[in-house]
This record gives sequence, structure tokens and C-alpha cells, in this order.
Amino acid sequence: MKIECKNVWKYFGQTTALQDVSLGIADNEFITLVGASGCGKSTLLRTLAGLETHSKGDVLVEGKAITGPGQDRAMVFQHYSLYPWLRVSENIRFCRQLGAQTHNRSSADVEAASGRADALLRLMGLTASAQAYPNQLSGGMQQRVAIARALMGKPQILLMDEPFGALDAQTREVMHDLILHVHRLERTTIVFVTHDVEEAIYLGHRVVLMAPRPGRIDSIYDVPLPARREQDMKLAPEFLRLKRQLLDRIRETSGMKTDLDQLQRLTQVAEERNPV
Ligand SMILES: Nc1ncnc2c1ncn2[C@@H]1O[C@H](COP(=O)(O)OP(=O)(O)OP(=O)(O)O)[C@@H](O)[C@H]1O
Repeated sequence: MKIECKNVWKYFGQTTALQDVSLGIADNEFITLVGASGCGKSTLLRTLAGLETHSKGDVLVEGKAITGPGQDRAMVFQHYSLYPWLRVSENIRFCRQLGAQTHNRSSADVEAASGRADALLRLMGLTASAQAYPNQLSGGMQQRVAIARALMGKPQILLMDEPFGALDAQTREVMHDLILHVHRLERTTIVFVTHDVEEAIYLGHRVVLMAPRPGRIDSIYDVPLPARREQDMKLAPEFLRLKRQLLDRIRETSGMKTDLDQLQRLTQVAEERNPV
């Protein structure tokens, strides 16, 4: 297993953000995490990134306990977190240049990093925008820069927290196919948090559904689609069936279903009392 969570608990004061989470993620797997607000998706991701310490249990990458952030893992957030005063190409190179200064790397290392930055600019379709500043780019383009920057250090694991949450529907579709392409080419293991069930199914090999209060894994679904995804698959019966199943389960686990049933009952009672 590339990543293993064994009986992981996380408390924030009285809040149990993660309750006994156990999950194994294989090398090169693409895992998506969905679930109602507050079910612990971001906490789990941040724990994998080493940005959050867990209260109990084991979090392992290739059998070794995570003790903090590392070069083997990179994170992409919903907000682009680019340096506004640096051009696109400088944003992508920034971390490596810093590494070269602080660790006395040779100029050959810096040269290699430069080659990688150019390759990533091409891969992400950013070559023509290399000299632009972030505020001159659309949201989708800025997120491409953020992904390229995350890939710069050749991480084995990419952790993505609602990276396309702020983008419009058409740009999201383009980004979906782009990230699948990156996944195939770079052979990274990806853990991807989203609120969007369709996105979770389209991207994931497996969808992990989490539930709130306390935050926990409710169920895990294999995605019954071919490895190579195409937009048309979103209309396939097996896609729609899984989408329905996930949406129903999210409603049930978040308490929304009970609220809706109650509303329906109250409306019925009101109608019986005051027939039109
Ligand atoms: N730093 C923190 N301090 C206190 N409580 C926190 C902190 N971070 C998260 N929590 C709580 O832990 C629980 C899980 O939060 P988390 O952000 O991981 O959920 P989520 O599924 O990512 O939610 P959303 O989909 O709304 O982003 C929530 O009840 C949240 O309020």
C-alpha cells in the first residue's frame, strides 16, 4: 500500500473530526473523498499532508509514519495560492529555487529543475502564459499553475482539496480531463476531496463516502467505469446509478433526508387541515 490509515482518530476539543478511520490506498490509485460538510474530508487530507497531527492511530506512507510535510507529498488547494508578484514560470520554479539556495544544490540541479518547469508548462498548456502574472489569468489557468507548481518536486502523492470548487462547469470539465492526463503521465497517487458527486465518480477509481458528527468513513464504492474516462461516460447507466446511490447516502448520513421527510409530513398535515 502507498498510503495506510489505521484506526485514525482526530479530536478538535470536543469535536471528533475523524472517528476510527481505516483506509488503504494503492500506488497510482486515484481516490476521491465525498460527503456532507464537516465530515472530516479536509482533516483527513491535511493529516495525510502532515499539516495536521492525528490524535490516535497510524498514518503511513510506504510503511513509514508521517511526521510532517514531505517532498513525497504535495497539496493543491481550492484557492490558487500563487505569488502575485511572480510570473507564471517563476511561480512554478519558486520552490525548487528556494531548495537550491537552502541546500546548496549544484547548478546542474537548478538546470534540471528548469527543464522540468518547462515540461510542466507544456503539460499544463501554459507555455504561452509563462511570462504572465497570475492576475492576468483566468481561474482555470491559475489553477493549472498551482498544479504545475505542486508537481515540480515530483511528488509521489498529490493531495487535492476541492481544487476545482471555484471554477465554472465548462472549465471544470477541461480540468478533469487534464488531471486524469497528469495522473496517467506522472503516475502519482491522488487523493482528491470534493463536494461534487459527479466529479468524484468521473475522476476516482474508488469513491470514499464520509459522514459527519462524528467524521468517519461511511462506505467505499468501486467506480464501474473503464480506466480511461471520457465525458460521455457521465450518461452511462452505471454512472447515473452510482450517482443516485451516493447522493441518497449523503442525504441520509447528513440528516438532510430526515429534514426533507419531516417537511413533507408537515406539508401533508397542513394540507389535510386546510384542504384547498
Ligand atoms: N482547526 C479546527 N479547529 C476546530 N474544529 C475544527 C478544525 N478543523 C476542522 N474542525 C471541525 O472538524 C470537523 C471536520 O471538519 P473538516 O473541515 O475536516 O470537514 P470537511 O468534510 O472538509 O468539511 P467541508 O466540506 O465543509 O469543507 C468539523 O466539525 C469542523 O468544524
